[in-house]
Amino acid sequence: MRTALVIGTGLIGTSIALALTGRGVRVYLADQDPDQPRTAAALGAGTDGLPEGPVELAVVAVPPARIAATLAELQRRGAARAYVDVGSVKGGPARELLALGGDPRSYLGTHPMAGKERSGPLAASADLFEGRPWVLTPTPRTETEVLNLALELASLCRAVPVVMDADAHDRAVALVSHTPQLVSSLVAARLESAEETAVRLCGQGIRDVTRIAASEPRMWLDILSANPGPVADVLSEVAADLDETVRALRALESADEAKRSAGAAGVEAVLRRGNAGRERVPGKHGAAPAVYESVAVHISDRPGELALIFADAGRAGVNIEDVRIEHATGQQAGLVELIVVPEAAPGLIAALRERGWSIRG
Ligand SMILES: NC(=O)c1ccc[n+]([C@@H]2O[C@H](COP(=O)([O-])OP(=O)(O)OC[C@H]3O[C@@H](n4cnc5c(N)ncnc54)[C@H](O)[C@@H]3O)[C@@H](O)[C@H]2O)c1
Ligand SMILES: O=C(O)C(=O)C[C@]1(C(=O)O)C=C[C@@H](O)C=C1
Repeated sequence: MRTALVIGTGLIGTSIALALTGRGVRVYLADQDPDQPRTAAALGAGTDGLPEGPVELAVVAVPPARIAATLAELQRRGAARAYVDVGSVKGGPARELLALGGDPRSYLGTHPMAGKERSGPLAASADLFEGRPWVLTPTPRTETEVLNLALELASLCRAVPVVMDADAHDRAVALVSHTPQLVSSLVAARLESAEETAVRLCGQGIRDVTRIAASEPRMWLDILSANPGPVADVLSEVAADLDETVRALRALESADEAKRSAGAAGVEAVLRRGNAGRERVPGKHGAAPAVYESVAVHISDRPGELALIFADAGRAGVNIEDVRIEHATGQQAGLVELIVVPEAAPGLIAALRERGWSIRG
């Protein structure tokens, strides 16, 4: 990739621009607030202002409610060969873009799973995405070149591409990002009118749990407004657990020995379930499992070919951890290596063969 345009030069846009500029890409910076790209340019993220002609990749890093309109406008102007956004919610903005008459072939919805509780270009860093998952949500209409540019973007930012269906992504982030944000805010909100004598005692535990409660409310209202159903589903499960935990604690106050021991069992159960859940949180992506398997599929150089493979892998219920693409120069064919956990490989091979793909080896 030689040229890129970043629209929305806040925390995420500027971090992407810094990474791309650092790897030799010529990056142009734009934002509705002229101070932001000026600051980003001063940090070394690229050139403040629009390019004269189309760039290879336009990266839209504006709040979720503004994504579809910004993309549609860029596409209408022919600003780039390919367009991606990096918003925290994927299903709604993609549907909105279609409703606005946008072109689904040159667009790919993406989401880097890294961020901070701070906003704006001054919080940005070039290494923000290193080793972190970067979700790509291609559809059968996504052109191969567009997908390749998005893969190159993730790779230039040293992130690990993960291919998912947009709505499945939204359900997943409701669990691992959006509900945790609300729970952190709810815990921190208890401190708002707490006695100073209590607040003075804050230790590392509450600091860990409430770091993200410092996040920008307008941005999060935007994110939650774009994914309310899945977040409400997870939060109502948390609410049921909370009710049960309150009951267990009340039982612990009882004079009755049997009730106290039932209460202790209830409290212990929730703490143990917490241990089990916490154990499943990976370190930086790629730390576990240590070994992956590669499934190599022959592809022809037709538009949408890669997206079709990803869709077929998705239908087989297989999570693609990484992708490598080899294109033989001058040939109309190539090889795509899908990197998956070892248990998933046999099922993936069978499902792809059934759908007519040719597998190497
Ligand atoms: N903050 C995170 O942790 C995080 C992580 C991954 C993805 N995201 C997503 O990245 C996107 C940007 O988030 P951020 O944290 O960088 O926010 P930010 O507030 O730091 O930056 C957003 C920028 O977009 C600009 N903007 C708003 N509307 C615009 C428009 N219509 N046209 C041009 N510029 C516009 C704002 O002026 C601001 O500079 C959001 O979609 C968010 O969901 C955020
Ligand atoms: O680390 C943080 O501060 C974040 O909140 C980052 C985080 C997350 O939940 O992990 C927040 C929202 C984004 O869409 C992606 C990443």
